[in-house]
Amino acid sequence: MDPPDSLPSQIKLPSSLEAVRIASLPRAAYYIADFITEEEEEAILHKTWPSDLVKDTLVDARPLPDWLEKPVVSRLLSIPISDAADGHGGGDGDGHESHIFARSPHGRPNHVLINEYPPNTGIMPHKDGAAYYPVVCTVSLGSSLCLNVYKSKEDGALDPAPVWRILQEPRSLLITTGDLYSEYLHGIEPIAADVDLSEQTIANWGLLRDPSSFENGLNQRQTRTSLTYRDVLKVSKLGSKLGPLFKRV
Ligand SMILES: O=C(O)CCC(=O)C(=O)O
Ligand SMILES: [Fe+2]
Repeated sequence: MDPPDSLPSQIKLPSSLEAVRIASLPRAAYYIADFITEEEEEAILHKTWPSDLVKDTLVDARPLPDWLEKPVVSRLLSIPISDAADGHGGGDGDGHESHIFARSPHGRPNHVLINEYPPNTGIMPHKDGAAYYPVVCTVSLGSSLCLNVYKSKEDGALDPAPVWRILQEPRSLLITTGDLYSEYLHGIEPIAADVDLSEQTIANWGLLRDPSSFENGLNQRQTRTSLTYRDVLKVSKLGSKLGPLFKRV
């Protein structure tokens, strides 16, 4: 883990994840608007741009390459779940673990999925499935867009109207866990602009870096790249299973 003094001065991490919990969502989801700096964003995008090889790609090298490990993983693991964390290890069932991956099989994310979303590109509503420890950390780069959360109707069919929308700004970190991960589906609409954005319609409105930039309720999309960090038990078998699950729309 990086020493605390390695944090860039522009970055003010919350004292705990509880301080940035999206209160209107089922437990639990967290949103940190300023998780990486513009320089760090540039550096990561620079790594992904020149090579089509790393687009929409699962990176499961262990250890992760430096540009994916730093600063994201060390920064992520430096944030306790709650302010009550006492460092006595292991947790006591009240969420007092030292960090969000403290109980995962490897104690940290061990692979990263890189997805690129030009305007009009999305991902169909889906659940991420049982191959992963149920914590998903998504760093957004380049542009904002909405992640929609859906529920199944009683007959099992998808209710096409999202129950919630989470707006993800560039350089933000979104963490989803628990019921939100296991009971609901998530997806991104293949549209050119997110509309009707407001405090009433966006679950994490109060945690946004700059809600005023969406005050007309509009987010004209540009290309957004996401890095999705997870801990998967059997890394090597996953690649072949991803195809049908991750069809773009
Ligand atoms: O890019 C995103 O924010 C979501 C991607 C996603 O849902 C997934 O890879 O499972
Ligand atoms: Fe997903």
